[in-house]
Amino acid sequence: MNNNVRIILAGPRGKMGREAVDLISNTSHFTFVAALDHRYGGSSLKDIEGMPSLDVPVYGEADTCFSEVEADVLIDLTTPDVGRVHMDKALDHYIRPVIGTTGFSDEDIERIRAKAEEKALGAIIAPNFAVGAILMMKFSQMAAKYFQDVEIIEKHHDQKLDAPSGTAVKTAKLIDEVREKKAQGHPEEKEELAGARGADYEGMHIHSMRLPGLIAHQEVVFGGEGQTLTIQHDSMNRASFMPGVRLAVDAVMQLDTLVYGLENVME
Ligand SMILES: NC(=O)C1=CN([C@@H]2O[C@H](COP(=O)(O)OP(=O)(O)OC[C@H]3O[C@@H](n4cnc5c(N)ncnc54)[C@H](OP(=O)(O)O)[C@@H]3O)[C@@H](O)[C@H]2O)C=CC1
Ligand SMILES: O=C(O)C1=N[C@H](C(=O)O)C[C@H](O)C1
Repeated sequence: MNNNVRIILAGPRGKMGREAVDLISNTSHFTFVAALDHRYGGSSLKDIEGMPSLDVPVYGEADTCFSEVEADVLIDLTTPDVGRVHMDKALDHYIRPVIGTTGFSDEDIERIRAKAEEKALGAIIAPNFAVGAILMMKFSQMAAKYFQDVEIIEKHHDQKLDAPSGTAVKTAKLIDEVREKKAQGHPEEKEELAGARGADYEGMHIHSMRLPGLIAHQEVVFGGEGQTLTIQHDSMNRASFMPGVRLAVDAVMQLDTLVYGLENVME
């Protein structure tokens, strides 16, 4: 493990960003070298309302930040459009991206994989940092060997931009690696209201619920003759993601390619 990891955080005022500010500033081998925030460039973190009293420079523009600040890792907790640009630019400046932001396409992921390999630099895209959520995905992949029929129901707060969630997409991909292909439901089923059967990923259906009061929840429901199996994970707060962020930062320092999914670096 590196004994001093210099970190830039993008999105410090966000719901996840605030937790990450606490994590970085309270982890002895992390040094908080800069924050990236499009609204507060040129200020210091301590001058932003609601932020802790930390004298950390805030940059409004990624290229300036990445070229002026000596950093090992970028943690990005922003939006899909912004995270997509940040992860590319970070690698251009030889800064390892740890991307918690979700909503990327397969093309985005492959582009970052190619760039990380070209630079021989670590990168992590982690759709979910919660250890319990990683286990939910792994258990679902195990169950999919025995059950072909599965539907994913993900439930999130109503401020979420992307649907389905990054976790639901990753779960479907892990299941797809082992599940015998099947188009589920009745072959002649018809949606009387568009979207009634949810999104279709390789014949599996994904349903996205958005409600105030929720944080981050997912059920993976398998069905077989005379039985169902439900694997469920709930994040009750955003602190639940922080041990995974810490693990990802330490892991990315040892990598020379992209890892998509924290399950690939968990012991
Ligand atoms: N991997 C995981 O385990 C988890 C991932 N997530 C993902 O993390 C991301 C953030 O989630 P959450 O914290 O809930 O969202 P929030 O909307 O609370 O936070 C996003 C923050 O990004 C800021 N932002 C927007 N554009 C920029 C920019 N150009 N530079 C810097 N900051 C910018 C926003 O500022 P402003 O509002 O002023 O524009 C806002 O403060 C989402 O993609 C979400 O899906 C969430 C939870 C767990
Ligand atoms: O936006 C969120 O809140 C979350 N996003 C991630 C996702 O899209 O899977 C992780 C977690 O579910 C919370």
